[in-house]
Amino acid sequence: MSNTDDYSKNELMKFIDMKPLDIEICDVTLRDGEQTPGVAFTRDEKIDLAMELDAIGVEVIEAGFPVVSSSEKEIVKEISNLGLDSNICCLARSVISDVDAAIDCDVDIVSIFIAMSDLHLKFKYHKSCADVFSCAMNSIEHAKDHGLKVRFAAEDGTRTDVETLKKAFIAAEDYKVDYVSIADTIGILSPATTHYLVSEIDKVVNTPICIHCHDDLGMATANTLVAAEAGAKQLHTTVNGIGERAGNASLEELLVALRVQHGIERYDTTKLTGISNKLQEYSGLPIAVNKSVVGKHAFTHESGIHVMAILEEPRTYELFSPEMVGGKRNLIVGKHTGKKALKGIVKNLGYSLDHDELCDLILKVKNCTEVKKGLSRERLETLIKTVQSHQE
Ligand SMILES: CC(=O)SCCNC(=O)CCNC(=O)[C@H](O)C(C)(C)COP(=O)(O)OP(=O)(O)OC[C@H]1O[C@@H](n2cnc3c(N)ncnc32)[C@H](O)[C@@H]1OP(=O)(O)O
Ligand SMILES: O=C(O)CCC(=O)C(=O)O
Repeated sequence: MSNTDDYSKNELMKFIDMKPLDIEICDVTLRDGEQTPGVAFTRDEKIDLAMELDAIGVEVIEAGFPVVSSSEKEIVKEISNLGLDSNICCLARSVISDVDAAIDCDVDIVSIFIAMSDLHLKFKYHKSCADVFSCAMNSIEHAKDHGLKVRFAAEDGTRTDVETLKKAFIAAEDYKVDYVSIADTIGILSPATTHYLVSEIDKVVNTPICIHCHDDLGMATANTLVAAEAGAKQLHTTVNGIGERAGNASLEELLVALRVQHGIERYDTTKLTGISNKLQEYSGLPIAVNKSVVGKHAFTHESGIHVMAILEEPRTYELFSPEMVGGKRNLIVGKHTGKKALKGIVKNLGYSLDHDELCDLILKVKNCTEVKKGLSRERLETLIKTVQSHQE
């Protein structure tokens, strides 16, 4: 675990009137994450990711959608029986046979979903809202009769009439559902509308609320955090934010945001870079260098003014330390390097240059990085030796 000096807390939070968050994470990498076009994890990869998520301290792992295939069903069952601390969940349509598959898998929680938006009723189910709702309630009743915890998930919930959504969740409470889920299936929410919707649902239900955000507008993590601030309990994430289309709220971003904004330190964030690397390998999907938290550039610095300050105190230009997320700092030399930064970097490499040598070196660095991208450590060392021999 990292220590608490590893990051700057957002001190502005003290001006915001808010109760401490009561949240849990449900990571859906193995289900919605695997719905990323072209992605299919092997059994070993799924088990490894489940164990990593458990080690991070994620409370719920959505292990899959058993009716997708017989091997999917076997893997969900195997994950359920690994003896992890995390509760294991799986997805089911509002269909009795899907719930039976979940029961066979020994999961703790089944997420039974149905869409009640006009678009989905008209163009997907060709049924009335009352009809699909009754399928959902039958399935919920069946799951509860078999001792499962149930999440009732409103697919396309953010394009569903708010009064319909409220009524459905209130009615579901009569069936003793354990969670109600607002799914932003097509990623239409903004922080303001997330706050509104979660608050409205929170006014009428006593059941814990889940939020499942997609990233079509690049706001999935922000919306998930706002949902928690508005009263949502279960926050859905995926590693590296993978998932349908633009993906889901990212686990690494959310866990670090919960720490920086709300002081929630119980998750082992030091494992985030490791799980991100594994996910890239298993999914075949490399992340962008500037990806928050786990991207190659998350702790890479070139600008002279930044590097000179970082050499003295990294928190000047880093919100949190690389160690906190299992990453590494990288100070590079390039077009934007200044003398103070260069002096520090050269010293870190074990060389000592006098003032003239340093001035000579900075000129050479600027000359050869004007149109090139950065300078390798080997090339820098060659230049250092050149300026040293010139001075001799
Ligand atoms: C927002 C989400 O992420 S939803 C989850 C999306 N994930 C997936 O689709 C996982 C991959 N899917 C699959 O492997 C397959 O589509 C399966 C196994 C789920 C179903 O396969 P099939 O039996 O061949 O059905 P098919 O895909 O053709 O059609 C889906 C059927 O499920 C119905 N359905 C869809 N969602 C629901 C629901 N929540 N509750 C009840 N029925 C539903 C559809 O209306 C359709 O019914 P129909 O056959 O009567 O028209
Ligand atoms: O709300 C949920 O638990 C899942 C729904 C989902 O995957 C979606 O609508 O994108």
